[in-house]
Formats: sequence, structure tokens, C-alpha cells
Amino acid sequence: MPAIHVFSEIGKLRRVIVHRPGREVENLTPAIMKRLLFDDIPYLPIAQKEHDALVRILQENGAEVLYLEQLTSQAIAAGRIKSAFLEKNLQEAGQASGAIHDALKEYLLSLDTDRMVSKLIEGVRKNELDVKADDLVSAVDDPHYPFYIDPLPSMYFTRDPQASIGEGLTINRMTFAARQRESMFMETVTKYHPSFARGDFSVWRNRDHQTHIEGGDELILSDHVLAIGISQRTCAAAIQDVAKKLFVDSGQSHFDTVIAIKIPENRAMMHLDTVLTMVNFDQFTVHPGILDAGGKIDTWTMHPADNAQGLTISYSQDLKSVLKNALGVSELDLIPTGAGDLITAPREQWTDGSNTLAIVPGVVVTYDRNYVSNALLQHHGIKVIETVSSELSRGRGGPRCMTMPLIRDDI
Ligand SMILES: NC(=O)NCCC[C@H](N)C(=O)O
Repeated sequence: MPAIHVFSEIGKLRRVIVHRPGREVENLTPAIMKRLLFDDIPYLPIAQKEHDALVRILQENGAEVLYLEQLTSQAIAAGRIKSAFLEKNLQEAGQASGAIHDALKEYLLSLDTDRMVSKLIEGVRKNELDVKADDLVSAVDDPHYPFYIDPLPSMYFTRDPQASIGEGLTINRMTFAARQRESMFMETVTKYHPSFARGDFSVWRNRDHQTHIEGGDELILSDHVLAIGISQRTCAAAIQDVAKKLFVDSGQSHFDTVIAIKIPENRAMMHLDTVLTMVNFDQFTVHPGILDAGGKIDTWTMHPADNAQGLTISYSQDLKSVLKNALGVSELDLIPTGAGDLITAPREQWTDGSNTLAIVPGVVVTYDRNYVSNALLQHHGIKVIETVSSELSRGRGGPRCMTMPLIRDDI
């Protein structure tokens, strides 16, 4: 089996990457949480129990669960790149030189590799180091700001900084500074981890770009169709770039259809998978808030073409018929989040009621708190496995956001 094989949203989940929330979450404070993309501070011991419960569900249903920080640590050991990985992190964390850089480097290199990787995720507080500010960079450092290296509290949403597509992946340039370092971990894994050493996968797009794309916007609808959200986090230029790459490498990619779907740019609906997820061959959850009064939404479908752009584009506002055509199904069941109720729909969408993780066709993992959406899914014939969600949901992501499939069975 190649290192990556994901040709659907719903094929049986076989191997998946997660990150158990750690002390980075306890490094949030009201003063910095907004910038670090949190609306509240999760209670870590409960968040960890909830995450362990999610992992157990995945394992009990036949998935191998891998932890991103362990893969990173193993990759660093295999590539003997501890110092280089640290240096790159320090640079991207804004500590490229000077006394603070030197003190951080000495401190972090003194830790074993597992601990160093965890620490780069948790963040480094100023009171952990005794720095003699004998250079200008260090002298002008704001003494009231508590961190030398910011925490990465969104790290447990492993779906976003990297996303599998077919037998390859995108390693993403993240939109906000708060998450930009996150994709460095998977970049390192793909370059140095023994499981990726055969090179039997493609990097459709790496993190060295100026335009942004995030995995929450990247949906694999079938073995030849992708849907990608134009959103707060993903722009048209990046989508077109991915489409061209997939079309040009069609021998390897199989993908001949990319549907760009424009969703509102706001915090609640930051990625396509917060408002639309696939739960079965012909069934999706959809948040009614993305459709206008006539049930319309802007979509552009791209196919490969022998022209200057390398692709054709067709526009439509009829999401249902666009999806039906692309998937070759005669009927499509769009199941509204919160049963489409004026209050329940936005409330349950806020806690990721639309963010389902399919583990086989027609079986999804969802947060238990979204009980109206869950009941409706069941009413539509979907088997719903509920997972506990009081604290995890405070990070604004659900079961799909917390899981990055590496291998799914073909359907
Ligand atoms: N795919 C997703 O919707 N991921 C959730 C990301 C939540 C994180 N706190 C963020 O704002 O980026």
C-alpha cells in the first residue's frame, strides 16, 4: 500500500493522523486567544479525554491512528535534522537571530527530540529562560508579551495544514500567522519519515507559496472529483493552482473535475467542511446559511482542457445539480444542519454540526452536542456515532477537522 491513498470522503477509514491537544491549549489567555484563532479556552484534561474517546472510536472501527508529533520526532531522528528543524521553527516563530534565538536554541536542543517537538507546539514562555539581552534584537523585545515562541493551539485540527488527495497531498501555506508553523511538521514527515521514504506519493502543492489553501476546504468527492471552498482561508488562485497541477499530472492524479464553491467569509464558516460534508454516496450535510434565499450558491467547475489556461470553467448557482452531475447520481439528499431551523442551525453549525467524519459510506462520527442535526442524519438513514464534545468544540472544529486520513479503502 502506498503511503497515501484517499480517493473519497467516505471509503472505509484505514489510517489517519491526529494530534492530542496538549499544553499549547493551556497557553491561551483572553488577551491572545482571538489572534490564536480561539473563542474560548478549553479545559485541557477534559479535552484530552474527549480526544482519546474519538481516537478509540476510530480504532474500534478499524483505523490505525498515528500522532503527528510522534511521526515528526521519528522523521527528525531518521533524517538527523534536529538542529535544522529547530532552526527553521525559530526563524518562522520570529526568532531568527540574537541572544533570545541563541538561548532558545541551546534550551530546546538540550531536550530529547520528542520533548523538543512537543515544546515547539506548546510554545516557550519567557519565564522559562534567562536571557541576557546584549544585542538590539533582544533589547527591544516587548517585556510584557509572555512568549518567546507562541503556542500552536489549533494543532489538534490536523486536517487543515495538510490534506491528502488521491496518492498525494497538499502541504499548506496557512492563512493566519497563528497557524503557519503547523504545516512544517508534515513537511518534515513527508521528507524524512521512513514510511514516506519510498517516495510513492506526490506533493501537489507545498507550503512555499504566497496564496493560501487549507485542508478544511479540500473535499475528495470521488476518485476524480474534488470540491474546494473559496473561503476565509482558501483563495481562488490557490485552488486553480491545485487544479492545474492535478490535471497536468493526470496520469498520477486521476482527478478531472474541481468544483470551487464560494462560501461566506466569516469565523463560523471558515472552511467548506464547517458547512458541507459528504456522508454517503449521494448524501451530504449542508448548513442552510451558505445558500441564498433561492437556495443558490456560487460554484465554478473546472475540467482539463487543451487551451492556454489548461482548463475550462463553467459557472452555476445550482449546487445540487452540480454535485449530481459530477458524481453521476440521479438524486442527491442535502441534509440541513440543525434541521434548517432558524436558531438551531446556526447554533449547531457553530459547534460543528455540519463537520461530520465518514468512516464508511453512511456511517459518520459527529459531536454529541449537535443532537438535532444528528437525529436528522439518522432519520435520513445515516448511522451516527456520537463523540463527546464539550471542550474540543471550543476550538471551532469537529471530527473531520481533527482527522487527516492517509488511507481509505476505494469504494
Ligand atoms: N477544518 C476546520 O474547520 N478546522 C477548524 C480550525 C479551527 C481553528 N481554531 C482555526 O480557526 O483555524
